[in-house]
Amino acid sequence: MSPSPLTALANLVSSSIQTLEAAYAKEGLVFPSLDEPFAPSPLDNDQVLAQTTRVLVAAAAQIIATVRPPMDTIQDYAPAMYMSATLGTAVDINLADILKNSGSQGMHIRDIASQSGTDPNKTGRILRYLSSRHIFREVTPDVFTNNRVSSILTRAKSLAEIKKDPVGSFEGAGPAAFVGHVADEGLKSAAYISEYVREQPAGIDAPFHLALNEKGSIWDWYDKPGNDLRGRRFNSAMSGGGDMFPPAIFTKDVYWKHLTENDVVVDVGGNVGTVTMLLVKAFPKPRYIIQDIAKVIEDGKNYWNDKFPEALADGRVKLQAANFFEPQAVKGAAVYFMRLVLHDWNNVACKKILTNLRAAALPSTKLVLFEAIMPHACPGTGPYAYATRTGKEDPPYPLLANLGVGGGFATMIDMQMLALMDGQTPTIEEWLDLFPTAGWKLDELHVDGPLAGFILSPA
Ligand SMILES: C[S@@+](CC[C@H](N)C(=O)[O-])C[C@H]1O[C@@H](n2cnc3c(N)ncnc32)[C@H](O)[C@@H]1O
Repeated sequence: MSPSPLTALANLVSSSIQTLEAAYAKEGLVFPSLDEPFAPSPLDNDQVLAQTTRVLVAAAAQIIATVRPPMDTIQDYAPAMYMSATLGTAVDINLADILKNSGSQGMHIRDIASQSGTDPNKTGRILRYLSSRHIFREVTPDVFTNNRVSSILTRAKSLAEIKKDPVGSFEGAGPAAFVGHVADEGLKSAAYISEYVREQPAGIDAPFHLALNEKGSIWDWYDKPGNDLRGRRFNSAMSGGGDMFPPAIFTKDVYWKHLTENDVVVDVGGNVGTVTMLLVKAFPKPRYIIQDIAKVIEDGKNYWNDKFPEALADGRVKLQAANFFEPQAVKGAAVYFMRLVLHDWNNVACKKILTNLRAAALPSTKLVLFEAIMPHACPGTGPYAYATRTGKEDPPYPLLANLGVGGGFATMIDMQMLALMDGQTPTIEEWLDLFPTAGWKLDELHVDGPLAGFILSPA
């Protein structure tokens, strides 16, 4: 007799934990404690263990959804904005940085609040809300410290440097920058999704425009006086988010190995050029041009001067201000590539971006896209059904085909894109419909964990 769904889920939890603990034991390690600050482990980038972890998380979440009274689940999810709001506050008032050296004995809310310039009662309640959800730890009453999760919100700079230069404080601090971005413009825009979806107001591009009473794109908004911190925070979130993808996704030979000294690769909407930096190191032969809007390109120059100045100095890498809604200035590149650019835009805008690249392309040009494919929550169909899997095989019974919250990156980003710019993470069917409308045909599709690599050529 096959086990009940709950027993099957419990078995998945149990066997996944055994796999994880055995893998750590094999390396002479114990599985990291939630109570200790995060420390990098040689197993962090192990893709097989990452999939085991996703299955474990999916099974644990499905057990909770199954056993918890439905109203308790609604009461957990409907006020989920308090999670964003408290996390955002924690970053805004530097709680993880204040607690960085507080050790296992922690720090009293009086002392925390005196360093953050806030009220101890409110600061303590925010910390308790988060500690109750395993972000920070309440060691003794009103005494808190960082745990494995909250510790990744500490910034690369000291508390004194953060206070002196808040605008530059997110550099090298991807997780804090991501929280700041989501809990600020993301949270405000999310509050208007319902109105946007219900009323489809004419002349309004996205919930963001209703929330912030803006007309231009979010990029124009970042460019406005007073939004320096938000713009730079977004760039840090992007490069930090990018760092979370295994570099091997982008440096596969199939995309770049054939390129020579005569070839040009254009990183379109490349932000500061995080992906290009990986590529120059792995494939030094071609020349690379990173394009983005002018202000981001200025940040990009600092980024390269800081991390890899030789590549700018010897001309292997150029940074160029460019608008992808205007004709592409670099004609006939060997490769135009974009990572997580099209998901910012609706179909009409995507078609325009792709059409501009098509107009600049030679017959030999390739277009490489690194984007997520939205997996259905049920098994896919058709020749590309495999592309929507989160692992090499369909998830085990009785998990959702997209692993639910275990594979929740795609659905989370999709909602963030809807809220901020009416963008979307298309399903495989939607991607395949889009390409021919702009004169591109799909040659190859490589699915690597959270992102897929599309190789296209002129149709
Ligand atoms: C989601 S980010 C992706 C950045 C980069 N590809 C990466 O993966 O790190 C989208 C980028 O598009 C840029 N962008 C937005 N509008 C643009 C435009 N009209 N022309 C060129 N770049 C633009 C933004 O500044 C931002 O850096």
